[in-house]
Amino acid sequence: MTFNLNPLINHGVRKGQAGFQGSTLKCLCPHDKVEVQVKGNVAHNHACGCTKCWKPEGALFSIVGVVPRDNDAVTAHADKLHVVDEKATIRRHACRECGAYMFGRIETHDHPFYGLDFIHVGLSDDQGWEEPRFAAFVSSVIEGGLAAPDDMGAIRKQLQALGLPTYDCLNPPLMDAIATWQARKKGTLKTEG
Ligand SMILES: N[C@@H](CCC(=O)N[C@@H](CSCO)C(=O)NCC(=O)O)C(=O)O
Ligand SMILES: [Zn+2]
Ligand SMILES: [Zn+2]
Repeated sequence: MTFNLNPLINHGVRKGQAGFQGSTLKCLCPHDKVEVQVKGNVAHNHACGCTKCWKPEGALFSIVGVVPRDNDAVTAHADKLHVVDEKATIRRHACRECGAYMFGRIETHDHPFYGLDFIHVGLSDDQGWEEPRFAAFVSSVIEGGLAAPDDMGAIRKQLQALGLPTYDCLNPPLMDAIATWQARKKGTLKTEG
């Protein structure tokens, strides 16, 4: 059985283009689209199975990455945006009409990822974006009611065959960055040697 992971990766992972300068994200409304202009490329792009990230209809995973918060701006129909869950760390701004999540912002200064916005490059027509490089929160597709526990082996295999290592949290570089931030805050950061 082949799973609908996400339309962006179902038929292979397309590599990004070096020097890609960013593009415009557009919501899925047939007209009066919400538009978000993004300067520069996305970073840490990944497939996310978590219950909070936006997934296209029928897909098991979101494709989500980050940009510095000053690099994205709503340029059309901002009035259609609302925050999906005010209590979530990532305040995801979605189009009220079509449901697409246009950007997610961390407003808590005291957070390891403060300063970054979460975006979905699948909402852009352009193809130069950094490719997804890993799959995070894979087990969450069970929590979200999207997959049966018995399907997880096959789902992980399909992701790995695409070259995406699978994790049930973020990938090691991001987990290390979070732990480093925590250690610095607690005063326990150990330096080399
Ligand atoms: N089991 C939970 C975990 C969700 C989770 O922690 N998601 C991460 C990554 S989202 C992008 O990769 C997170 O930082 N969430 C904070 C937030 O969503 O506000 C689940 O699946 O819901
Ligand atoms: Zn819309
Ligand atoms: Zn997520």
